[in-house]
Amino acid sequence: MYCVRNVTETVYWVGSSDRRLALFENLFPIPRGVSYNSYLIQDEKTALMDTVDSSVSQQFLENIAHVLEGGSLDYLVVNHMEPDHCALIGRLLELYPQMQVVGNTKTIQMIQQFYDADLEGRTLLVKEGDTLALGEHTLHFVTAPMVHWPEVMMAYEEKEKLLFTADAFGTFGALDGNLFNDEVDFETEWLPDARRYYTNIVGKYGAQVQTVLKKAAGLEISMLCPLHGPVWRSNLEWFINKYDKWSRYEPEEKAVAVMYGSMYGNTENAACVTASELSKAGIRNIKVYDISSTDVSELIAEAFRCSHLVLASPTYNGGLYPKMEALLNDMKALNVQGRTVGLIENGTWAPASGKLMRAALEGMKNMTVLEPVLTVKSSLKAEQAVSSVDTLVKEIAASVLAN
Ligand SMILES: Cc1cc2nc3c(=O)[nH]c(=O)nc-3n(C[C@H](O)[C@H](O)[C@H](O)COP(=O)(O)O)c2cc1C
Repeated sequence: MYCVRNVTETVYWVGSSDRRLALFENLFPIPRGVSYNSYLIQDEKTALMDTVDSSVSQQFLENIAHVLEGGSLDYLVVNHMEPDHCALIGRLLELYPQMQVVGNTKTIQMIQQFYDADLEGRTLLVKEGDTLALGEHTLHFVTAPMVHWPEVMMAYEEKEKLLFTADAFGTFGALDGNLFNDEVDFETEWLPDARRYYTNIVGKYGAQVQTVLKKAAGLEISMLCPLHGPVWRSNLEWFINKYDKWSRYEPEEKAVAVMYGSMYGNTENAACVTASELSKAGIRNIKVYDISSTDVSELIAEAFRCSHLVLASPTYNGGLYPKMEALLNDMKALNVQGRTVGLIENGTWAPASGKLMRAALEGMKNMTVLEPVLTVKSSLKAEQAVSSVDTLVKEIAASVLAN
C-alpha cells in the first residue's frame, strides 16, 4: 500500500526508508537506517523532485501512482545525480511517456553516463535563475555546485516558499512515521547523525556550502526539503546555523575529544589518565574514543564538533598505528582545520608517532599542536604522570578555558 505524507496541501512526500542497509555508500554504518526523500507537487502540471534508491523502488512507485490518481507526471526535476536519488529515472521515463526530465547540462550528461535511457525529446535544460511554472507553483533553480557533486541544484518553490535542498540539510536515519523536524526530538536523537552525515559527505566542501548559504539567505524559506531525513518547517535558523558553523570549520563547542589507538592497553592508559586529569583541571563533557572500535565517520564528526583533540598513538613499524594514520588521512581529506591538538606518542624502542602525527597535522590548515608532546616509552609511569602528563593537561586546560 502507498505510504505518503502531505508536506503542504498540494506537495507530497513520496519517499521511503531503508532499515536493512548496513553501510551507506558501502562505507558509513547506519544503524538507524536512512530515508530517501522525494516530493511530488500537484498542480496544473505535476512535478516530482528527484527519485529514490532502487532498494525502495516498489514503495516509491506506489506512492507516486497514488498521488497522481491516474493523472500524468509532467516533470521529473533531477537536483542530484547520485544513484541513491536517481535510480528510478529510467523506470519513470517508461511509466510516464510525457514526462520531461529537468536538469542542467551536467545532469543530463550524467544521466547518459549512468544509464542507457533514451532522452531524445525528453529533457528540459535549466540553469541558474531559470524558472518552471507549474500553475500556482513556480520553481526557481539555484545551482549548488560541489555540494557535493558538480551538477547539484536546489529548487525554490515560490508560492509555498519550499526549498528543495538536494543532499544539503540531509541526515542518516530512517523516518519513523514522523516527517517533520518538530515531530521528533532532533537535537537529542538526530543531530549526531546529521553532523556525521554532513561532515563525512559534504565536509570537504565548506566554501561551496557557504556560497549556497549566502544564496539561500536571500530567499524567504518556510521549509527545507532535503533528500534524506526530516523536513524542516520550524526553527530553520537553528539548523542553518549548524551548517554555517560546520562549513566554516568552526567548532560547535569548546570541548575535548581524546582519540587513542592501542594494541596492548598502554597508550589507552595514558589517554585515560590524561582525560581524568583534564577533568580534575575543570574540563567537562570530555569524550574518550578507542579509534579501533569507533567508526572513523564518528571520529570525524567529533573533530568537527570539538575545539580540542588529544590524539594518542603507538609507533608501529616505524610509522603510525594504522587506525591513527587512517583517521589523520580522513581529517585532511575532509578539510578539518583550526583545531587545537595535544599529542601522546608511545614506542618501545624508537618512538616516532608524535613526530608523524605532528607532520600530518601540519598538512592541515590552522592546526595548533600544544607543547610538549607526551612521550610514553612502553607504559606510563607514576613519576611521568605527575610531570609530563601534568604539563600537557595544564596546556590543554588553559587553552580550553581561555576566553
Ligand atoms: C607490530 C608492532 C610494531 C611496533 N613497532 C614499533 C616501532 O617501530 N618503534 C617502537 O618504538 N615501538 C614499536 N612497537 C612497540 C609499541 O609501539 C609499544 O609496545 C607500545 O607500548 C604499544 O602500545 P599499546 O600498549 O598501547 O599497544 C611496535 C609494536 C608492535 C606490536
